[in-house]
Amino acid sequence: MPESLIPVTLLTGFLGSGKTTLLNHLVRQPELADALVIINEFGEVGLDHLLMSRLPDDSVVEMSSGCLCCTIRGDLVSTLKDAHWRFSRAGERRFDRVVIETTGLADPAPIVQTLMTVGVITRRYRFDGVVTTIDLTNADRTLDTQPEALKQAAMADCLLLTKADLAEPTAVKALEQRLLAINPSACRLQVHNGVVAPRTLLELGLYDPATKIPDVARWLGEEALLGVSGDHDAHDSAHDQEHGGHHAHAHDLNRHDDHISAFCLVLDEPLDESLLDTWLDLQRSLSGKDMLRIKGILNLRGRERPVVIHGVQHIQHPPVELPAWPSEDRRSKLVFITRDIPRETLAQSLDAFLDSWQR
Ligand SMILES: Nc1nc2c(ncn2[C@@H]2O[C@H](COP(=O)(O)OP(=O)(O)OP(=O)(O)O)[C@@H](O)[C@H]2O)c(=O)[nH]1
Repeated sequence: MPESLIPVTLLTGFLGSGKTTLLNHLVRQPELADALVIINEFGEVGLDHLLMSRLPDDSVVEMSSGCLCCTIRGDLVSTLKDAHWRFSRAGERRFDRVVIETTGLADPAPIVQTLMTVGVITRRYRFDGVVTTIDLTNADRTLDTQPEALKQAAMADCLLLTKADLAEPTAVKALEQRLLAINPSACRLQVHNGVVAPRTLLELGLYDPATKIPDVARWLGEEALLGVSGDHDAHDSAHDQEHGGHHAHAHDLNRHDDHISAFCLVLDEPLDESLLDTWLDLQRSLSGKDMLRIKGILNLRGRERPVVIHGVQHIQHPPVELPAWPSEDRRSKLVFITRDIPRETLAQSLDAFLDSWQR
């Protein structure tokens, strides 16, 4: 069962943004007492005594012969594969979750793709989420000039805003607005010297850790993307009546110049599975590199149960059928985080595609 797989958290954030400081705090917390920590490269701060004392074979692994997102992705696969026997005692695995800290310049996308699609990993692990640290003292400039930093922010499930103690309050406000525009559905909170309750950044995946049942609304970040205003719904319903059915209505919070859009397309009518697959394949092949994340819950024609999809750029995790609909709402919802692809483009393309094939 997916919920019994070992969760893997990806901790990313630009150079010096506070990743190791955060990790030093986290490993002291009971929730991470049995975590396997994989570090791409020791940074400026280095790991403090507590974390170091778990080295070398006690569940902190350093992978420093290259960058995880490019040259040593294969090493990550073998590290996770071997971890089962390497970190076990008397045949019992000794870790219950994994945290991977990337270097500051890493592109999270290929790492997430590896975690979602490589069979030896997906048999035992489940990608839980991307946590990104944002240095409030210089993130504005970093986001302007470093595409990796922008991508780290756009792909995050949770944004941790560090060094607020050193930043101007007005600059903090402005940055929070900017981050809200880049990635409205990620959770966002300020963290002082890495101090954060672990539960806010663990279990960001589909399954609620307490009930073990899927929490689709939280996972999709629906509230942030859909709770805009009643006006949209009125407009969309009228639009639907006029055009008869399945049209993708879209909600968009983004009006900014970061070239990143986050939006949700909602479709009222059950969808033809192969048509939707074809359309998604088409989008991935046309502009996969700019489809930073796709998440969705789908009502597919002929299926009683909802299907959940999750993709990063060109890669899609195999769809998962949920045991039941999470609520009375049976609409399909597709959440996109894109670069230079406005929602209108995808909404119109999907409408046109479905229209032309269903006529
Ligand atoms: N004042 C202040 N300093 C912080 C805070 N968080 C981290 N720092 C400091 O910021 C510096 C960089 O922190 P690191 O944890 O090394 O950042 P990193 O992201 O791991 O850095 P790299 O691995 O080099 O990319 C260190 O000097 C930390 O002590 C904070 O909330 N407030």
